[in-house]
Amino acid sequence: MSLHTPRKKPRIYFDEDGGPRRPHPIHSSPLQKQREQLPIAKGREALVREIRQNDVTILLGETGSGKTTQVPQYVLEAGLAGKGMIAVTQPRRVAATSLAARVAAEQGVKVGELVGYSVRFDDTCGIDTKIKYVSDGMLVRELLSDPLLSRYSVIVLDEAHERTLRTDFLIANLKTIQAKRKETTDAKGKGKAPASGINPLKIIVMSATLDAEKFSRFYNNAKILYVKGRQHPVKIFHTAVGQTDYVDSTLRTFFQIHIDQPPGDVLVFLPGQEDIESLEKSIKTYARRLPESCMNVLVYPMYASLPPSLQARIFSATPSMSRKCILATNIAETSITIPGIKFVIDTGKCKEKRYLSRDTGGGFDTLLTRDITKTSAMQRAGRAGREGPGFCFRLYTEEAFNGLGTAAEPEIRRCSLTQSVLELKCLGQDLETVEFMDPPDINSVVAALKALWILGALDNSKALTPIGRQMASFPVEPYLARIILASNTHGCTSEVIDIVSLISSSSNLFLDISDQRDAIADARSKFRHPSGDHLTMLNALRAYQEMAETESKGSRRDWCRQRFLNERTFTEALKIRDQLRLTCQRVKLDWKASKKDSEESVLRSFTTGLVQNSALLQPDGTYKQLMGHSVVKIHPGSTLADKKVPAIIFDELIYTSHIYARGVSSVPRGYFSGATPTLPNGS
Ligand SMILES: Nc1ncnc2c1ncn2[C@@H]1O[C@H](COP(=O)(O)OP(=O)(O)OP(=O)(O)O)[C@@H](O)[C@H]1O
Repeated sequence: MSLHTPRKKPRIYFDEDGGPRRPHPIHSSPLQKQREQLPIAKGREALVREIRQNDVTILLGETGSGKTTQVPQYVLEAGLAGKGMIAVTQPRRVAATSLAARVAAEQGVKVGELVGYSVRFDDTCGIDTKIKYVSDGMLVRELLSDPLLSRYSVIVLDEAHERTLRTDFLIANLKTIQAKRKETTDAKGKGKAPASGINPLKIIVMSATLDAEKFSRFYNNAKILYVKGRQHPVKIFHTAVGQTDYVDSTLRTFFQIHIDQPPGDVLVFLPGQEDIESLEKSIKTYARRLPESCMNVLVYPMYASLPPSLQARIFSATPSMSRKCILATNIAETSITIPGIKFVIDTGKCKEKRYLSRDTGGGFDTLLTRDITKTSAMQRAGRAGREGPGFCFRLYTEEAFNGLGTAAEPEIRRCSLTQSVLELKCLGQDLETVEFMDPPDINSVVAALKALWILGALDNSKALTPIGRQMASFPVEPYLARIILASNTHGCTSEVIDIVSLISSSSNLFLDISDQRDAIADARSKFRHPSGDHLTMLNALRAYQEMAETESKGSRRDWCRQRFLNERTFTEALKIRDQLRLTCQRVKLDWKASKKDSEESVLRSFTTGLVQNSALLQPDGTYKQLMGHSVVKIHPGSTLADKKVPAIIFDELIYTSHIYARGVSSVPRGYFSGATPTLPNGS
């Protein structure tokens, strides 16, 4: 297909939708004035009064009305938090970090002082912090060491409509924590907060798109409040006819905006990384062909596995005579304000994670592209119109919008529950007995119990073992925590922590470019380990650290580029390693334990954690799961691709054209014996 400018492509026509049209002036006044002009500011007094009077408040308000940034400040400024802290949970780390920056600026402080954030492997909060934006996962972790969350007086569950597994976990636990703290208070002070001890807890649930009645019922008919109005109008357009190729339609719509519309940045919602990368290339190619009189186009990708430092680029100011085009997954759908965004293009698609259980031939997460829900469509449109009037171009018809489902199925109904079961066990609870808003599927609960039992975290009577408790201390997935604990027995914790840190980074260390695989194999031959990817990773890290001791920043980058390695993975992994070493110290594990000839010890440690992620070579040359029914292939990007070895262990299975094992090592079959516990007869 020859390339031609999008101008020559047929235009896409959009129907204008109803919706608020009221023009609103853009204010360039200081932050305080902006605060006062937010729709929520008009209701401030009433809001504070209601929060003061109620244990639980459900707050609904349009996107951009000021809930996330203002409510915590109102609570603080009205003294409702007393001596305690205010936690504001966010389903995504990028939201927690960017909101803390904004609210700190509004308070005139630095992040980490009065206002801070805490996300996995990055905690900025200090002794003065009163407002803490925290990822829902981090608050769950805090629960493990402080089961009454005693340092918080107010917990705000923001974007509760997303119904992530962690948010549902918190929704359920906060209800019991609140009741327990009330009991303590009543007992000590007959209804009044005691001078010392734990204060009562206030819960605020917030969203723009929430089934408020359902939340209210769950929290014993909690009060529902509505914030009226939005700051700036967003004009919504739907395509006149349905689109078959959303990537191509996005390309054309972007250039229609770029050529026809005044300055203003564009935020595009796409389902996943592959589409983002292909569109990034096309937009850059077409942009080069535009006349010089056109503005520059700056394209920024935005997806979960992009390192945080690259994600942060989307918040940078757009230079003059340029237009920022952010290509994002639903990671940018809720909570955040990206300065400069005037136009949103919504493809109407997203990827949904769903766990396919071992019993049905899976044992892995699938990521399938599907239509978004009405809730998502509204959140996406809400990313425009935050600093001035905005526009949202939906690449689907109004009829298609009307046919969308209302809200996505909660994660608790579709994701692996292994980590949650472990966390609940640490709190002395069972998933089967906790009162969730939507109970999990019993098969998923059984699968999680089984996985934990195999890892040795639970005993034959489903009780938490000392190993299980230690596993929960590590801020990594249970199987990785198990590998670290096993390394203690094998005396190679130092090596294992290095590898686990690399696996836990947000991006893959090994860049995989399908048409350059020979060149890649050649470039990596110096540190390639015959046993496979885990020890190759370790060799790569050691080589990198040795080189980095003497080389400049530029040379380090070149060194990584020549070897098709992701330098950011190294830098991130080194930070994660520090955290894991600290955790080891806390649970009295010697992280310095190291072996000169560590191959067998490392692989035995990994086998202990990965026994459920293993496959045996079959006579026909395929690999079949040891625990499960699937036939898997070694991923072409692996150092073991095309190799036939008797048995493999792997970090994950991914499903594309086949079921591929990624992060693979070859191990002797004998390593599996004794790696699993045995059930007593009849269990
Ligand atoms: N980083 C920022 N830069 C510029 N303006 C911002 C920023 N963060 C917030 N704002 C302003 O504050 C307004 C309110 O933001 P806030 O996140 O509190 O709204 P919200 O009601 O929680 O929205 P949502 O439901 O979409 O999360 C935004 O519409 C925008 O005008």
